[in-house]
Amino acid sequence: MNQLAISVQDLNLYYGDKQALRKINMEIEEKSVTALIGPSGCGKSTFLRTLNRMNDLIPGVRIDGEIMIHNQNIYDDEVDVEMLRKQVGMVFQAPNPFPKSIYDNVAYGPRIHGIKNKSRLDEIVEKSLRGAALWDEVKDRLKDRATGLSGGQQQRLCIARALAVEPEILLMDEPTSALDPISTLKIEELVQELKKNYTIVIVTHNMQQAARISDKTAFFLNGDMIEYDNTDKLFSNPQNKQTEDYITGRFG
Ligand SMILES: Nc1ncnc2c1ncn2[C@@H]1O[C@H](COP(=O)(O)OP(=O)(O)OP(=O)(O)O)[C@@H](O)[C@H]1O
Repeated sequence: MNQLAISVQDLNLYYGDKQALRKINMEIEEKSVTALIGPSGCGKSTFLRTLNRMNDLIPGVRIDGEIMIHNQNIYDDEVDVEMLRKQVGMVFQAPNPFPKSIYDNVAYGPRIHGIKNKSRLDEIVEKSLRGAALWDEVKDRLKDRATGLSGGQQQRLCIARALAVEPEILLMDEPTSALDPISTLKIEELVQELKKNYTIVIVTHNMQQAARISDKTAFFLNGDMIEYDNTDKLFSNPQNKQTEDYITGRFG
């Protein structure tokens, strides 16, 4: 078994009075892909956002339990949330490049973290774009506006932007739901490539996608994590009736 990247213990989350996650326990290995599946509103995105404290930004959210990353509970008071988000990067559903050049999108994070040297930034931009399988398509137009790229290219640019600050963990919230099938396939191939170096947690509505790209899958329902297992096993031989009903299309 690989080292653990993330260990979640008895995690509860409330939006005001409403409990959205109930006693979640989950261990995620380094350099693996974990898919979060379940019907709309079951808490997948909420859970994903707990892993880099993105829910902190939402008023009225209350969280208890622990999420350990490198032997540190990320909810401890002394945790530097900016550093946490550098370590645990995020890619969103709709590609959201900044209205800046391709180069400046990727250099944005490193610049914020104090890197000013032009040749160092050039190196990071190239490495990140290569890492996101986009370099060959954009190397001759790095000064062009990012918003001129296709949707699939924009999403790979957002992945490059996340890679540029050298995270260990990448969170992806339905990263292909706004993309056409070919762009989707490229991102799926990219995820397979990225897991050699990163731990990836991905929310997907698409069960075939979860089956294709993940090592482990967690099935959520109404704020509970119903089943969490090797992807092959969860899809071929689910232990829970609700998981079975969901993956066979009986609800959701
Ligand atoms: N900012 C918020 N304030 C209050 N309630 C929220 C907020 N965000 C989500 N919720 C509620 O928490 C529950 C879980 O939502 P969440 O978005 O995590 O589900 P999901 O499984 O990701 O759904 P989807 O697949 O539709 O994105 C839902 O009942 C939702 O209405």
